[in-house]
Parts: sequence; structure tokens; C-alpha cells
Amino acid sequence: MSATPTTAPPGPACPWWGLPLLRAMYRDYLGFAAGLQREHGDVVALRLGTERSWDLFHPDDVRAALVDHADDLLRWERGTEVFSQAFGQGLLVAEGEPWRRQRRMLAPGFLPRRVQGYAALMVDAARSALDAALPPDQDHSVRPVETLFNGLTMDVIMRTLFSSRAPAQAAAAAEATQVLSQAAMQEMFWPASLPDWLPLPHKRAKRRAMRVLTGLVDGQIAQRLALPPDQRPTDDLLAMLLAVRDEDGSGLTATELHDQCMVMFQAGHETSATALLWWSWLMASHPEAAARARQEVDEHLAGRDPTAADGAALPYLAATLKEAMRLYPPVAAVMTRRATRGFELAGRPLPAGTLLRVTPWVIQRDPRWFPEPEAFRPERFLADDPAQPRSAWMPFGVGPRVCIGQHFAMLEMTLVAALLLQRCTLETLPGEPAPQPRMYVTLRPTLPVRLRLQRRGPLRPQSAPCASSVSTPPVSSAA
Ligand code: HEM
Repeated sequence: MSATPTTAPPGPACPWWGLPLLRAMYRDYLGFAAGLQREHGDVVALRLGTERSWDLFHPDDVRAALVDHADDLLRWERGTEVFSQAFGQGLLVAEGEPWRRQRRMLAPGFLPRRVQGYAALMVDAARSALDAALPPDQDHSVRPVETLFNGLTMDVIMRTLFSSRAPAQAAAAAEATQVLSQAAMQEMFWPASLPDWLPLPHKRAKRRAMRVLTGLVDGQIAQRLALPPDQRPTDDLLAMLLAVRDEDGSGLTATELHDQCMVMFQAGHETSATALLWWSWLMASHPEAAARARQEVDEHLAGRDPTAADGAALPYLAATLKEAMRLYPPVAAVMTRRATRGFELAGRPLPAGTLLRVTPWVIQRDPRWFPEPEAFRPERFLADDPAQPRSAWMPFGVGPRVCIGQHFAMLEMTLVAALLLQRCTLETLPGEPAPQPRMYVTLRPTLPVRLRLQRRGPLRPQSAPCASSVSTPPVSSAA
């Protein structure tokens, strides 16, 4: 019988208090993490200053940590500190009993049957955005897809959260969340943040962005509360947040309500926009896969708008979205946790206080679970693959803190993708290089991605070939 190793996992030398490693992480986090696994294996120990961390690259170890030992972990304090500037103590950053209470109260509002009630609003928002991107009197247009999907998903959140249709407000909010994401990403690599009142250009931009979002959220809540109860909307997320009660009958406090709205705004729009951005580029650069998805949509919908009930009948379309989130997980890293007590992990003793890092970008490109990992092959997701460990595909996270909005996001993206394929084909622009991903808070391209939207003729059955596998252009790990 082999004894449990008592030593730390392997890892790189960390001279100069790990400063060279920290610089490499800052420059290219995803490339750095991929290199750690390549050189040292599935569990890698690092020492940066006084901080000890383990990087976990095997799905079984990720599950052991995030599921079996969920109660022994807290979110990384620096990440929480940075995010709480915008989110207060909302669900994304709360811990312990306050988190359990909020999750218990909010979870029913995000069950599949509840979010299906938002399908019509999502379709309306998608139609407006697509009409603006490809006006009815044009047969084609060239668009930066980031702007298209940021605006669209923000509109979806405005309609589903506040029953509000204010495109100008949605655009301002989308821009503000981008500014806050960038600020958060920069601050996270430093042990403390400079005060926000400093008269520096990036601090000014951050203050302005906070004012825009806070003003919008507080304004919407105040408008709602000013309405007589019998005239208030009953079917949006804000109505749900106002109505939820804990087991003891208490509702959300005013601060909790504000914080939850801020979280939904940021967590609920940028992630879905990022997923759609990469999906649209993959569709444009893999026309055979796009043709197969389009054929499925045409055959099933026969030209009508999609509804929540159609999701199950569009398995290939869903597979293209899942494969896009495998190659380009919107939350590509930073699911970092602190162990509050020591326990055994991956056959070794994990000391209390160790940081655990999980990087879906690396795990989802591991050839052991996803053969030809760089290839765009939606077919992987058409049947259960017994070779794939349970958490090898983890764009929504793993364990009790898994994304509460995952059914909302999958529904939204399926409806948007179906409508888009019904209306137009997506084409890359000649001479434009493949976009390079870079990790901000979500995984964004370093340069804007522009695609040509070509209007389709009247609906007719297609006889497109259904390729079983299509290769992506080479993808570098990160800029
Ligand atoms: C493609 C879209 C989305 C992706 C890829 C995504 C991804 C994630 C991930 C990976 C986490 C867990 C992070 C961790 O374990 O540290 C998370 C948490 C969360 N997400 Fe999402 N998300 C998406 C859409 C949404 C939407 C639409 C909403 C709300 C409307 C939402 C709200 C949240 C919230 C509130 C949490 C925190 C849950 C908790 O800590 O209990 N997300 N998301």
C-alpha cells in the first residue's frame, strides 16, 4: 500500500519572492497556467511572496475541492475585495451564512421553468438588436460583434430585470460595466487598490461608470417602489427579488436588493455577450458547422420565432454553443479559493491557508478529455462521452457556487443564435487575422472582431454538408 506523499506538489522555482512569475502571470495568465500544467503536471505548487497556492488541472481534483470540500473554502479575499466595490455583498461575493441565505432565496427564480418565462422578452430584444445590426433595407452589413452582443445582452437584462426598454440606458450601462471589468482586472494583481478619489484618468472613468450603474439601478428600484403594488410588474427579476422570502419570512434588505441588481447587471450580461461573440466568430470561420446548425433551425422552426420549448429540439445548435464555451470559456480563470483548514487533496496534504486556482481555459483544452482540443467539433456534445470526467466542461463553474444564471444564459444564447442563423449568414472579413483572446474579467479579444452579416433569401430547405469535424485556425493561448 503506498503512503500519502507528505511533500508539496511539484512546481517552478520561485526566486525573488516569485516576482518574475507574477510578472509572467500578469502578461499572459492563460499561457502561464497552460505552461504550469505542461511542465509540472495536474497539481502545481507556487510560492509568491508569503502566499502559497496550488493550481488544479485535473477535473477530479477540481470536483474534490469545489464540491467535496466546498465548506472548507472561501473565495479569494482580494478578488472579493475588488468585486465588492461594485457588488457590495451580493450573491457573487457573499460568504458563509449570508451567501447561503441569498442563494436559498434566489435559486427558485433561476430554475429552468422560471427562466423560460423570459423567452419572449429575450426574443424581442434579439429581434431589435438584429434589425439595428442589419436594417431591413440592407442585404448585408459589417459589424463589430462585441458591440452588437454587449448591447443585446444588456437589453435582455434591462427587460428581464426591470421590464425596461431604454436602449440608450442599456448602451450606457454596457459601456460602464466594461470600464468596471477592466478596472477590476487591473486591480486584482495588486495587493491593494489606490483610492478611487484620486484625480487619475482611469479613476475618473471608474467613478463615472459606478455613477452610471448605481444611478440606473437605484432609479429603477425607486420607480418600482413608487408604483402602487397592484400596478407593479409581477413577472420580471426585480419582482422576484422583491417577493422572495427566507424560511423565517424575511425578505431582502434595501442594500441586498441593490447589490443583487448590480450583480445581475454585471454577471448576467458580459458573460453571455462574450460567449456569443466567440460563438459568432467560430460560426463565421466554420461555415459547414454553421450550415448544419442553420439547417436544424430551419427544419424545426420553419421560419417562426423560437420559443423556450424549442431548445430541446435544437441539439446541434446547443452543441455549437457548448463547444464555443469549451474553446473560449467566458470565465477562463480566476475561480480562486482559500482553504480555511487543511485536508487531503490529490493524494497530498493541503495546508490550511493555501490558495487553490482553477483555470477552465486549460482544463477544457486538455487532449485527455477533448481529443484534438484546438478543433471546433460541436459533435463532442451530441452524445454523453464516457471518457469525459464530470467537470471537464465547466464554463459555469462547479459545486454549490456554480453559476445561478446558467439556465437563463443557455436559453438566451440559444434564442439569439437561432434568430441570427434564421436571418443571416456570418462571414469573416478577408485579410482579418483570427482574434486573439485576452483575459480581462471575461475572455475578450485583444482587437474588435468584425463580421459580415449577409441577409438570407426566403426560407428554403438547405442541403448543406454536415461535416463531422472542422478545424479552427490556430489559436494562441492568450495575448
Ligand atoms: C454564458 C454566460 C455565463 C457564464 C459563462 C457564467 C459563468 C459563471 C461562473 C464560472 C460562475 C462561478 C464562479 C466561481 O465559481 O467562482 C458564475 C457565478 C455566478 N453567475 Fe454566471 N455566468 C453566465 C451568465 C450568468 C447570468 C445570465 C447571470 C444572471 C442573470 C449570472 C449570475 C451569476 C451569479 C449571481 C453568480 C454567483 C453565484 C454564487 O456565487 O452563488 N451568470 N457564473
